[in-house]
Amino acid sequence: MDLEIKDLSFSLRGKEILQDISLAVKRGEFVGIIGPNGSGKSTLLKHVYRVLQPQRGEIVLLGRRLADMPLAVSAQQMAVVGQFHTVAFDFSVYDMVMMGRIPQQRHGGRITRQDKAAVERALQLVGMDGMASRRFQSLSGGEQQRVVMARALAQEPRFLLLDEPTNHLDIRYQMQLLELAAGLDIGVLAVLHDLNLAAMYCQRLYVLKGGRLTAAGEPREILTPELVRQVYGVTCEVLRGQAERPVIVFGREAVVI
Ligand SMILES: Nc1ncnc2c1ncn2[C@@H]1O[C@H](COP(=O)(O)OP(=O)(O)OP(=O)(O)O)[C@@H](O)[C@H]1O
Repeated sequence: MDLEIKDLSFSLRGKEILQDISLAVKRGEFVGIIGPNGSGKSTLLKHVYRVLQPQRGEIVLLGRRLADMPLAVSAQQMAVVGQFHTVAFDFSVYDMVMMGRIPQQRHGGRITRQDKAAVERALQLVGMDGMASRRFQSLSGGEQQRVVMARALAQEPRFLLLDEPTNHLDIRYQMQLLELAAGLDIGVLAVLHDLNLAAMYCQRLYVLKGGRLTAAGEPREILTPELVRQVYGVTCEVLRGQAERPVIVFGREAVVI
């Protein structure tokens, strides 16, 4: 198992934000977390990338309790692609992606041939190799997002966390990024808003509502009109697409008042 979250609970000022969450990602598996705004998805991921500490429960990454793992070790093993990319200095694209190598560097911070090869490969994978010398801040939102993905890939992590990674991307790059993530031979846990993309790429989904898990399983098993209505308060039809994957179709009258 690459990641196990066991009975995780977290509250802030008396408000329960996560309650008894248990979740697992197997080796090489692409697992999605879906749920409405404010349901606790980012708070859950923040526990995995160690911005927050569990108040109850525990997290095991690659066989080791996260709480016992030095930060330098988890930083080496896990990469994170978040929603917001504020950088204090206007680095070049190449330098931004090279930062992904920092956790792996052992030669007093000296850049090796291996580091350069990892950066070039990652830039190529996200289709940004032609823009390596551009300033990060001069890029469009979608280009920035692809650079941040390249930085995560350059890190050559053993586990990848994605928090709404397709936010700024057009449909081609949304699919390219998810295809890339799904094709990695490592565990990937992704928060996704687009239910159809989640159904297309994730092997399993966990559904959060009000800080609790309301469903978990393969997309074809759990993505039903009843679940979508209960969790999001909208009606839909669920058709079957390629390989029997569910395809969710909304109408304008979908919102349940
Ligand atoms: N620092 C904080 N102080 C108070 N409330 C917080 C804090 N952080 C998160 N919350 C609340 O916890 C709940 C879960 O937030 P979280 O960001 O995890 O939701 P989310 O499912 O990722 O939402 P979204 O889809 O809108 O990104 C929300 O109600 C949010 O307002």
